[in-house]
Amino acid sequence: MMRQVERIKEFGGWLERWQHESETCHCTMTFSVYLPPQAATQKLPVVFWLSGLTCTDDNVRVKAGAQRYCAELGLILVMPDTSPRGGDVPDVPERYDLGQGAGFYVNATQAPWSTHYQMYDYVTRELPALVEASFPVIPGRRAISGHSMGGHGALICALKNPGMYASVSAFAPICNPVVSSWGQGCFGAYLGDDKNAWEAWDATCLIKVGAPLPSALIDHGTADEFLAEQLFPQNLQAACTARGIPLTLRMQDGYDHSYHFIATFIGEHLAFHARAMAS
Ligand SMILES: N[C@@H](CCC(=O)N[C@@H](CSC=O)C(=O)NCC(=O)O)C(=O)O
Repeated sequence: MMRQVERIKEFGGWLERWQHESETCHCTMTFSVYLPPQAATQKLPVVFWLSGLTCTDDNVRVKAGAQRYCAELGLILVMPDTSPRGGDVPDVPERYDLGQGAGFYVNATQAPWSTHYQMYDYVTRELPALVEASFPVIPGRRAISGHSMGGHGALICALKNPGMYASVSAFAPICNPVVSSWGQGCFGAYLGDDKNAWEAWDATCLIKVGAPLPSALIDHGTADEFLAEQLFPQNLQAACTARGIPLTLRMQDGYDHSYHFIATFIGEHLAFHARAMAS
């Protein structure tokens, strides 16, 4: 059963926030959805947005400026939280990059995380089914995008589910988490010490073993403070080149890691998805 907890009119459509008891994460989950004006009279394609470390569903909806473009393009935008939440959910309050706010879009296998931290199944199974049952979406017409940890999430969701998404895009994704300290910290905790098991959750590793990539657009900022230490776009590019997989990876001059960067290019990403889902 879903509960609507907020409804705000924006660009002729509605920005809504919903809560539900998640069978996958075993806690109350919150997500936001933007329904453009066209949703009042017709079914529409849907874009799933996965946010980064420290975010809730709120960051993208107040900072990215996506809703104006969704209203123009006739796209529904779904914005889940980045982790399970609540008093019963394990957390490391002194860490921003582990625990609540840092679900990393994997299915944890290790105690104490595995009961609730099933974000991959949540965003690829439970949430899409809920969205298709509850909102005027065209069944199966979906795309996925995200930022940083959420860019990694968008890439692995697309790579691990051939045919599920018409297109994937990402802003400053963590392209090779097994070699980044953010990825290593979360994968070690959630997935355990066997690094071979981590590779099933890493976009670059998945490309190397032949996972198919749908139409893909990636932007990184050249002034991103996390570029060298955490993101490794060159590894993803090299893996795609070795496999002959087309990838549009743009290095945007002077942009940082923030939502200012995302707001600058979100219109191009949404138009890219609208085109992919129209064909
Ligand atoms: N040093 C920061 C780190 C957190 C941060 O930069 N989070 C980014 C995503 S980074 C990768 O997933 C973010 O989106 N933050 C929220 C925002 O609204 O900008 C810290 O101290 O928190």
